[in-house]
Amino acid sequence: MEQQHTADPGRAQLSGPALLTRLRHRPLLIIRLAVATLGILTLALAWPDVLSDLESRETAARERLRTQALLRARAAGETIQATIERFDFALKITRAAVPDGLQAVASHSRMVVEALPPELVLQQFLIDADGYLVYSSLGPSPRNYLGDRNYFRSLATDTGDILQVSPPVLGRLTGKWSIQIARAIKRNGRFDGVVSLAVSPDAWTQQLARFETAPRDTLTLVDGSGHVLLRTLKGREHYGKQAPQQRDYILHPERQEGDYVAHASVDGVLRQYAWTRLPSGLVMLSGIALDEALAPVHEINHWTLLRAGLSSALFALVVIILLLALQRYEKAVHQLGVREEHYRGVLTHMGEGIMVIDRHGLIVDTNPAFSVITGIPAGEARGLPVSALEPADTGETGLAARLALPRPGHWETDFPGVRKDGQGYTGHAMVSCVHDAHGRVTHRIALLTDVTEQRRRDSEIWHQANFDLLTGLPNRALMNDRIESLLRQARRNQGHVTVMFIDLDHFKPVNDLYGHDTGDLLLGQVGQRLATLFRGDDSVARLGGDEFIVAMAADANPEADAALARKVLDSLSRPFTITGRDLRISCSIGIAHFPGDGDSADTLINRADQAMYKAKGRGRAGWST
Ligand SMILES: Nc1nc2c(ncn2[C@@H]2O[C@H](COP(=O)(O)OP(=O)(O)OP(=O)(O)O)[C@@H](O)[C@H]2O)c(=O)[nH]1
Repeated sequence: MEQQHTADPGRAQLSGPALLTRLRHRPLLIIRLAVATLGILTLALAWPDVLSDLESRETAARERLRTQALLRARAAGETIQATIERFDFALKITRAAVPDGLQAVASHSRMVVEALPPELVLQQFLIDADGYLVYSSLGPSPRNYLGDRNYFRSLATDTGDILQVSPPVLGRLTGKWSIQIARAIKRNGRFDGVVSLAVSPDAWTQQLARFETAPRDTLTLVDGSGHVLLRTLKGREHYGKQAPQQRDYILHPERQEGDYVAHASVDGVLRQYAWTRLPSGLVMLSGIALDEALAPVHEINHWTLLRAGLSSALFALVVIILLLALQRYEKAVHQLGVREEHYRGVLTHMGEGIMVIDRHGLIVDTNPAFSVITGIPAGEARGLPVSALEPADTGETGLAARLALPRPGHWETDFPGVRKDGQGYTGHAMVSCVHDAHGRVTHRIALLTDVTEQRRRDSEIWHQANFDLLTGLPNRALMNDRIESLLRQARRNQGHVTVMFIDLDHFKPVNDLYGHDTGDLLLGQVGQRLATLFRGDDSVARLGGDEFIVAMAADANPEADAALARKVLDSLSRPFTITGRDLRISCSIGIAHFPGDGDSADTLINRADQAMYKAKGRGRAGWST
């Protein structure tokens, strides 16, 4: 069953648009720009998220620290307040005994002091309205003047009944730091002295030590003006000192709690502070050193940043490698494009036509020279069978028939071509096979040339080399070939070959009497007459001058020789009409045979020549062997 095939359209076309040349310009540049832009955009979009994560992590941590500082301030404040209330209770007990005299005061004082933690309370004492010390739980003491103390002055001028807790002072006699917790004594509503407890700030600070804090966190008790009463970290260095900046708890006495972040003026440490105001009017400050507290968060952020940085660097590296690879690819495409242009130029401008044929014998691609040779435009050629290039009756000598044979490798042939306009030409095709990876022939490429003129010239040269111009008969060279061919055949068939050497008699006088042109015409007519005298298989040649040779496969016997000679003698003895004049001539014939007289063309011709001379010697117009 005849199968219908169509040419494969997927192949690159010899005459089609230059794909690589077009590819090497815009698209690759756009891809590179897109990759670079995408890379930058990705980083630009990712980094704000990373930074926002870092920030929100730190913000959350700071918020936790703020809450932690506030809770700690509240808890510490409650502890301190509870102790102050115990101190106040002790003061009130002792003060109640004042109207009963110093004996009663001493008795009450001993009782209440013993009830208080001994490490906390340094002494309980009484100051009279003039500011002189009148009683001390430590025992008899010199008449010491304490009326210049701030707490004394403050209580002396106060009309109410307030609990005075003063910042630590260094004792004049004891040389110890003490906090005075005092109340005024009133008699008939008038100021009548002060009852006070001297408390060790160092010991009191120990109450704060139980709140677990980091080494540089602080718990500080200040009065409403910011003077330091207690401090967990190097408290002694700060006793009585006032906060250098105006804090909220100083500026806004109506506020109960608050927080702020500040560098501590004393040690320069940045802390998250929270404060709470105690019922006694004191303020408990809790400070958390930010660098320590935020260290874990900073570490997490540091690693996050490092990871993001490394990822970005890796990503950038990949993008750069991709861009470099694209650049190299672009360069390669550019070079291929240049090469493509070069080869396309070669294919376009080469004189030989190119025809790519698929395995079904259909033309799938051609170059411009193909169209010049065949007259078939490239668009029409695609899909045509190769037989369309030849006349319909070409048969087995045609290119299509030869391509149909399974012939591997490289081969070439002439073929009879016909152009689109019907004009014939001689084509030459050099055919090569294209194989796939499995060695199967997928296509064949034929290089086509129009060899019409070349073959005509070859034929002319061959004719000139092998034929006699004057008579049109084969010359000696061709005759030699033909005799050799007859000899080969005779050797195969045990046959015979007869060679006749014919020389005109007295030809010279023809030239001399009638001229050389007449002699030429006579030689021409002799040749024609000899050519028609013999069969197509026999060969007649002119050796030169007035000498002719006839060679044929024939029996070697005297009767046959005589018959042949007679045929020639009779034929040439008839008059030749040349330029209106009848000329008569005779000839002498020498005959040689294969195998009897020789087994080569030269030997047989020489032997026939010798025989011809024998005939001349016998008086001419005869023959001899
Ligand atoms: N017109 C013409 N004459 C030629 C040509 N070639 C040779 N001849 C002449 O042919 C003659 C041949 O002479 P010969 O064969 O030697 O002598 P002949 O006169 O034929 O005498 P015999 O052969 O002895 O019978 C010479 O005079 C040549 O000059 C040719 O091409 N044209």
